Order: sequence, then C-alpha cells, then structure tokens
Amino acid sequence: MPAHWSELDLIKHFAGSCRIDKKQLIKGIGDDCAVLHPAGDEAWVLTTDMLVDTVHFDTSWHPAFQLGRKCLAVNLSDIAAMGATPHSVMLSVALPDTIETVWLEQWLQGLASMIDEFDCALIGGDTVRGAQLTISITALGTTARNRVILRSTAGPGDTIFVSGYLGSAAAGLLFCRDKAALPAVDEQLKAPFIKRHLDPSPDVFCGSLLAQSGLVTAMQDLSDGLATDLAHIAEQSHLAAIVDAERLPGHPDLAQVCRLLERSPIDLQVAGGDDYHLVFTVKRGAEQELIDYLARHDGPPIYKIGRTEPGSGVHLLHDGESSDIAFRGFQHHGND
Ligand SMILES: Nc1ncnc2c1ncn2[C@@H]1O[C@H](COP(=O)(O)OP(=O)(O)OP(=O)(O)O)[C@@H](O)[C@H]1O
Ligand SMILES: Cc1ncc(C[n+]2csc(CCOP(=O)(O)O)c2C)c(N)n1
Ligand SMILES: [Mg+2]
Repeated sequence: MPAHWSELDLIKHFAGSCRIDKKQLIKGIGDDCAVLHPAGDEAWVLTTDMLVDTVHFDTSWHPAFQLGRKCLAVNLSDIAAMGATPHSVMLSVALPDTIETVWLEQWLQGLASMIDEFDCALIGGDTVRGAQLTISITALGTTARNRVILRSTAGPGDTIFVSGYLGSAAAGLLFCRDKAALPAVDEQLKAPFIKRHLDPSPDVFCGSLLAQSGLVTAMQDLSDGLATDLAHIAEQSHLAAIVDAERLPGHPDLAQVCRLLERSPIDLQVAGGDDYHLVFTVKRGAEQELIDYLARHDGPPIYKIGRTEPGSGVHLLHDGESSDIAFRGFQHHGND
C-alpha cells in the first residue's frame, strides 16, 4: 500500500477509476452504507467492514467469543447510522493455519449470538486460507425510502447530539494494550472500559427510533472518533460543526481512569475511536420534541454536544479557545 496515500485519497482513487452510478442507486460511495431503491417504498442499505488481526483487534487479549460479536457489531453500527434495520449478513474470512478449532468455535458462537440478537441471518460469504486472520462482513439493512438518514443533509443552526458515552473503548484499548506498562488498576474500575473495547453494542434500536421520529437531519456512526466522523457530516452538508468540550458525555469514571492512563479524556473522546455510537443533527427547536419521542418509545438517553453553522470544519470549544479538529481521528493510512 503506498504509505503516502491517505485512506480518503485511496477511496477517491478507487471511486475515480470505476463506474459508480447505477439505476436504483440512491447513494453510492460516501456514507455509512450504500442505499438502493429496489421497488415500492423500500430502501436497502449495504455496508462492508473488514477487521484485520493486529490492526482492528489483537487475539492476544481479545477473547474469541467477544471478537465474533464485535465483527458484526461494527457493521450493524453503520446500518444503525442510516436509520435502517439489519436484515442479513455475508461473512468472508481469511484464516491462517495457526487458528485452533476451539478458538474458531468460540468466535463463531459470538458471531451467531450477535446474528440472533439483531434478528439477522447469514446468507453467504467466502472462506480462504490467508497469512493473517482477516474477517470481512457485509451487512444488508432495510428501511422506508423516505426514512433513510444521510450525512449530507444537516442544515445550518441544527443541534448536534451523540447517542452514548465517548472515549470508553479507547480507554479500554489502552488498558488491554499497555497491561505490562501500567500500574495495577482495580479490575472493577477498568471493567466497563474494557467491555466497551471488546464487545461494543451497536445503537441499532436508537438509530431506527431517530429515523422514525422524522426529526433527525443527518447521521453517522462513530468509528474513527468524533473529530473525523462529525467532519464527514460537516463536509458533506457544507457546514461547520461547533462542539462544546464540556458537553462531551463520558463514563462517570472516565476522568479517574484517564489520570491512571496519563491521557486527556477529551483526546480519547474526540480521537480515540471505536465508540460505535451515533452522532446526529436535529433541527433547532425540535430538540425537546425528539427527547420526548425517545422517552415515549423507551429510547436511550441522548446528549447535546454542539451546533452547526455556516462555514466548514469541526471546531472544539475548550477553556475559551477554539481549535479545528476535523479529521483528527483514527486513520489507517497517511499518518502512521
Ligand atoms: N475500497 C473501496 N472501494 C470503494 N468504496 C470504498 C472503498 N473503501 C471505502 N469505500 C467507501 O467509502 C466510504 C467511506 O468508507 P469508510 O470505510 O471510511 O466508512 P465509514 O462509515 O466512514 O467508516 P467505518 O467503516 O469505520 O464505519 C463508504 O461509502 C465506503 O463504502
Ligand atoms: C489492536 C487494536 N489496535 C487499534 C485499535 C483502534 N482502531 C482500529 S481501527 C479503528 C477505527 C475503525 O476502523 P475502520 O475505520 O477500519 O472501520 C480504531 C479506533 C483497535 N481496535 N485494536
Ligand atoms: Mg460508519
């Protein structure tokens, strides 16, 4: 892979080299999922995510069962971001010879439990031998055509919300990765952070409620970190996103845990990645209506973190200063 190319450069190059439009394609490259309009009022959303050993997970600390669940969770999070309901999945794996049967069985049980939990079915895939354990899942979701939520449709003056705590998985990853280097930390204190890294639960129910409410203008899931993921909404909606650092929601123990890790909580919250919650925009004046709608439908709490305005970038307000953090989240290429 050419090291000087960023992930976005590569995607643009792929897109620029192939035909990318097609009848019945509502949205191709550029969102959490592609959107197809098969017939009638329905829309299909399709997404694929690849997980590679040592890049997305590390089998030395990731139990097989939880890894099986996470492989699907990251895809379902993209389906949630469109406001759709998961329907079916295709599984492609490259397995090295060193994989043990017991490990594979536990991994599969984890995957199967996630398939059951979200009422999906496994409908196909591909299986090959490979040097490095690689798992690629393609997921299909369905929704009503007029309920699909894109990244490109936020308006100026909208309010920005997230659907859960930020930074937990990033702290959990540090606990798992730097085990030897860290002083002994109370297991109970670490547990929720490590759980969020190992076994995130995608906000599928929340995403679907948000779309049903008719009050959400744009949405995206949080995989690379707010700095990058919100930048996609800002860029595609031709807006600036203004985020108030004090409003970023975190686990009640995040500050304490970050002191032990010697990391800034805000850094983990905006750039740590692996959150798998949703970031979305709501028309100004409709915030309370949305909160009431969620409460009426047993929805989860949501957290207001900022607003959009004319302009560009993602601006983090902290201690009276503003800094542009657009695309400062996790990147696979270009900033290693
Ligand atoms: N190799 C590729 N060929 C064609 N399109 C691609 C390729 N890689 C990514 N894309 C498309 O580019 C867009 C951004 O991809 P990306 O994987 O960054 O999605 P994301 O939702 O932003 O992140 P995540 O995968 O963490 O959810 C998507 O529309 C995706 O389908
Ligand atoms: C062992 C290990 N090292 C680092 C990370 C962190 N990480 C890897 S990929 C990614 C963003 C989402 O990926 P993608 O953009 O491919 O969907 C993040 C935050 C991890 N989870 N495990
Ligand atoms: Mg996504």
